[in-house]
Amino acid sequence: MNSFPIRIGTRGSKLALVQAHEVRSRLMAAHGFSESDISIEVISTSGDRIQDRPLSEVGGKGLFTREIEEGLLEGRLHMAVHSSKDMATDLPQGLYISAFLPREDVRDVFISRSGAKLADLPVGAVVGSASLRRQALLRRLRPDLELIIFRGNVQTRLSKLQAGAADGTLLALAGLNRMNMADTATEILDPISFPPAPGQGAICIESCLANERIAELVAPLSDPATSLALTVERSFLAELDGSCRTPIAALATPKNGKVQFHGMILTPDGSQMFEAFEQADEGDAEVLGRATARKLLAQAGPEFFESWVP
Ligand SMILES: NCc1[nH]cc(CCC(=O)O)c1CC(=O)O
Repeated sequence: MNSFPIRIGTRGSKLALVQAHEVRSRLMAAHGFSESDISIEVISTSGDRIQDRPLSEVGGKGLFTREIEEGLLEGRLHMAVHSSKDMATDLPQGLYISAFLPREDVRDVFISRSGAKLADLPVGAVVGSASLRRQALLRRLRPDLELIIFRGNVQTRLSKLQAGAADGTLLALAGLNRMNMADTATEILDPISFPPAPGQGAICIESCLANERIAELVAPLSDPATSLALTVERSFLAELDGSCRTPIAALATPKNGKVQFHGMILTPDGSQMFEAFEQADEGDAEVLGRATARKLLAQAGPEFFESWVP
């Protein structure tokens, strides 16, 4: 049987590679595989190639996964390693998330060239981010700042910052931790006033529903608390029909058989924000996400999304 090596598909950024190597290490530890049993295949995606426009204009999250998912469906890849926050809620037919790894730090960090914290940046300073969520949250905290689009992988964004394209930027602490670059951060942002994207900090493995062998191999890597949190956050996102046009923040925290949830939606300019803090039994994770979404939609009213969709 042509079952080795197991082929893991990943994007080629440094963060993506670190994550794929983490999955390989965990598979080796769980099953006694050697390095040569698992190959890491770098796949270039449309999302990686289009750098100059906001994601919302070019087709959203699916762009970073399309070519990798084709590889899974065609059997060239056995599993794909992703950042959960980059994953759409509806996956192509035949694919599913077979494991969520233990979650890293969920928080965002602010990084400034001068070392000034967000609150201490001079009036009118320039901050680069491509994330609508980060832009909207920033506008609430610092309406005076000038926001510019900062795309590309973590290294690209940090070099743009160093080159003076902006005075500051925002990144996920999880990615910096994984690359041993946490000392780059100027300030860790409070997750109540600056909540993360749904799925932030959680690596996931995507594979074919039909491939039971892969399901068995990845099962020991799955972290129940992370899966629970991600069920809430992703059902919240799905109910909101979240695209990259909608600033959405979500953080679920499992605790003693319950799960606490903070969900938020904003207008891109940050002028309107609706949030809820809810709790449910862990068996009701999916309902919690969906019910919180409907509650916020009801508060926001029917024009909330329509009013600013181009
Ligand atoms: N969109 C890029 C992306 N996808 C996941 C992470 C961080 C790692 C994670 O959330 O697990 C990042 C970079 C960033 O936002 O700083």
